[in-house]
Amino acid sequence: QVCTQVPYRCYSTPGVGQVQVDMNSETGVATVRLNRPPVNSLNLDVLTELGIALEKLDADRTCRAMVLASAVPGIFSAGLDILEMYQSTPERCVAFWRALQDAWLGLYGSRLVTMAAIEGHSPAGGCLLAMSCDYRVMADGKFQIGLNETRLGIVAPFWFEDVMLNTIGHRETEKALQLGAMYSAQQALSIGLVDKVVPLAEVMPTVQGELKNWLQIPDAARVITKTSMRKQVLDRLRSQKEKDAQFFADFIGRDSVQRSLGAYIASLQKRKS
Ligand SMILES: CCCC/C=C/CC(=O)SCCNC(=O)CCNC(=O)[C@H](O)C(C)(C)COP(=O)(O)OP(=O)(O)OC[C@H]1O[C@@H](n2cnc3c(N)ncnc32)[C@H](O)[C@@H]1OP(=O)(O)O
Repeated sequence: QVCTQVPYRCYSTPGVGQVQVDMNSETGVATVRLNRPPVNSLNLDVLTELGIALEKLDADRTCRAMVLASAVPGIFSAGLDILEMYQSTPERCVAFWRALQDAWLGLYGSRLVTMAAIEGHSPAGGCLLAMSCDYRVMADGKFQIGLNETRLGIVAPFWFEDVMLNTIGHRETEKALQLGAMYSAQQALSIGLVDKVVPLAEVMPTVQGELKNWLQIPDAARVITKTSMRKQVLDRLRSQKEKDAQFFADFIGRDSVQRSLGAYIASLQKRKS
């Protein structure tokens, strides 16, 4: 049972929040679990909750590390909620995009050691969240990870691209983004998209073991290094947040993009029948 006794502290009501945060004040490690069945798609509410959770953890001086995981078996996150982008209003699109920008700035710019425990599928926005952590452990088997935007007839924003470039380099990013490639865990490991692949049951223990290494490093030196490595990419979005949000709303509102999204939603539903 999570969050019922000392040393755990919760920032959300267990089993209720769509973003559950368990803070272990003895180890200084927080576990943040996405909890929006069936697939943890990221809508305005979840992104807002995630942004707030990250902000609180960053401000908590007892917290040194954060594990990003899922409370939904078989899924890390299905990425952005497509229904936020399909037949929405420009105002809602802008609000949705701002929530995504803020959650991402909080995660990529976090002073904490951040690790993704990828225990399920992780397409698109799910892949972005995982890539934005300092370290990724993925479950071996049938799960896939990647930025598949082009397959939906949409384009990964420049900051998704920047994060991928920083993770796997130019050539692999160029192929991955144009093809909207989805990788198995082993393929992801071979291009450096994840750092370790282990059986599903070993994902969390492996993350905990790796954290021990990272937490041996003095925080101040590690944070200065992380900030220096990520500043350029963070500043690029910070300097054009409103322009980026407006671009998203305009792009998503195009008839051709709406038609592609409609067809993609239909294909997801057809897969089941
Ligand atoms: C400038 C524009 C830039 C915009 C950037 C966008 C980035 C993004 O994140 S776009 C989102 C891309 N995501 C995907 O393509 C994922 C699509 N989903 C899947 O491939 C599969 O659902 C899965 C592999 C993640 C899981 O498969 P599983 O068999 O377990 O579940 P399903 O039966 O397919 O799905 C259950 C249910 O959930 C709906 N759904 C799935 N993904 C999404 C989503 N991203 N948003 C909203 N809804 C989603 C799916 O349609 C099913 O709904 P119904 O039960 O009502 O049929």
